[in-house]
Amino acid sequence: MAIPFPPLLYSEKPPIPAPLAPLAAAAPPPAVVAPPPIPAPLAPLAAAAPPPAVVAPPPIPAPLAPLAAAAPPPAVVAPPPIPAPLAPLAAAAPPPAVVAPPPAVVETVAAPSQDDLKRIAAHRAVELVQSGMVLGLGTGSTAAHALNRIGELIRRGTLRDVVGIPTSKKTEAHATAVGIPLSDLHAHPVVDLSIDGADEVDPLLNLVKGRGGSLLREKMIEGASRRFVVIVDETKMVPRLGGSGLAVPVEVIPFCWSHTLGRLRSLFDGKPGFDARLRRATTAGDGGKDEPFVTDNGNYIVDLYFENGIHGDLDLISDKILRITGVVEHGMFLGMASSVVIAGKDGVRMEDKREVR
Ligand SMILES: O=C[C@H](O)[C@H](O)[C@H](O)COP(=O)(O)O
Repeated sequence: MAIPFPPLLYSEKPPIPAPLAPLAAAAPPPAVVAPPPIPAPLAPLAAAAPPPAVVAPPPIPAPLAPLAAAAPPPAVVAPPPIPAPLAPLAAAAPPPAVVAPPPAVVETVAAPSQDDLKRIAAHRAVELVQSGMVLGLGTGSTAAHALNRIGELIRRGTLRDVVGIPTSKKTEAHATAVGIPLSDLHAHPVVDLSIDGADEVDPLLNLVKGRGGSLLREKMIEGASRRFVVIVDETKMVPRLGGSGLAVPVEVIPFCWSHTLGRLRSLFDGKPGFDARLRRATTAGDGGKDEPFVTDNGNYIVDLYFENGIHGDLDLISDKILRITGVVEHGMFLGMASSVVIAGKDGVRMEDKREVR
């Protein structure tokens, strides 16, 4: 059932309820925990990021400065480093002390915009984050709200010892900017919780993802997650995948891409309204040239379009696409989502995966 948000709505710092006030007064000031040592594969990133051994929190970018100024001065607690051989064990261990985040209540939203709804869904999902967790950090405009909220809770000291695994270079930069310590699947092969947006969600919680081009890393990290929570505004709900008429992306290697495109096209030959096109993008510099869109992995994207969605057995169609040599991955995420948080004009609700797909 949907939980209506107006007129209750949100306050960035909800008042501490009276029974908790003495506790709050006695509680130590929020601590900021230095991020864990960055594993070797991330060393190049570490060079760009704030030095991990430094006990002070990472520098707050200009747009976040007012937030940081409002936050209490952080006390600094450096956790004992986890010896390398124990890192996988640490990943599997239950999360340490849990500090419940404050209620995810935001500002008053009289007539919520689509972006308000994305933020409301994101904040609801971040309520599931607990200290000590390994997090999969999604990509896109909805996931960006989750990153901001996680960063805010870390700065307040409400969340401690979390590490995030970013699903794109953009998310890596964003997470660094808001102070989320980063890791990867080498150091943390099991992810406790991933939170990410989606382009489409069908009634069985199958997804289309990758209209931002990040499907491959998203599928790797979200597929390694104990729990994968999808956050959407209600416009993303469709009766069947491909039903929005927008792209169902397929990542392909650049070598002979038009041959791969032709083979993808032949899979859906004769389907009325079907089309397949190489995704193109206008480059920022150099007079804005129109070129193939290149993913974080150096690949291209072929977008598939279906007039009335994808009909047939999705698992079978997925297999057929993946069997084409030259295809790296596609953007249908079948049976992967544990839950979807849907924010709409009437409120926010969470749906859990049903066992039968
Ligand atoms: O590649 C992009 C990702 O799959 C995004 O999660 C997806 O496109 C949804 O993005 P947004 O939240 O911006 O609609």
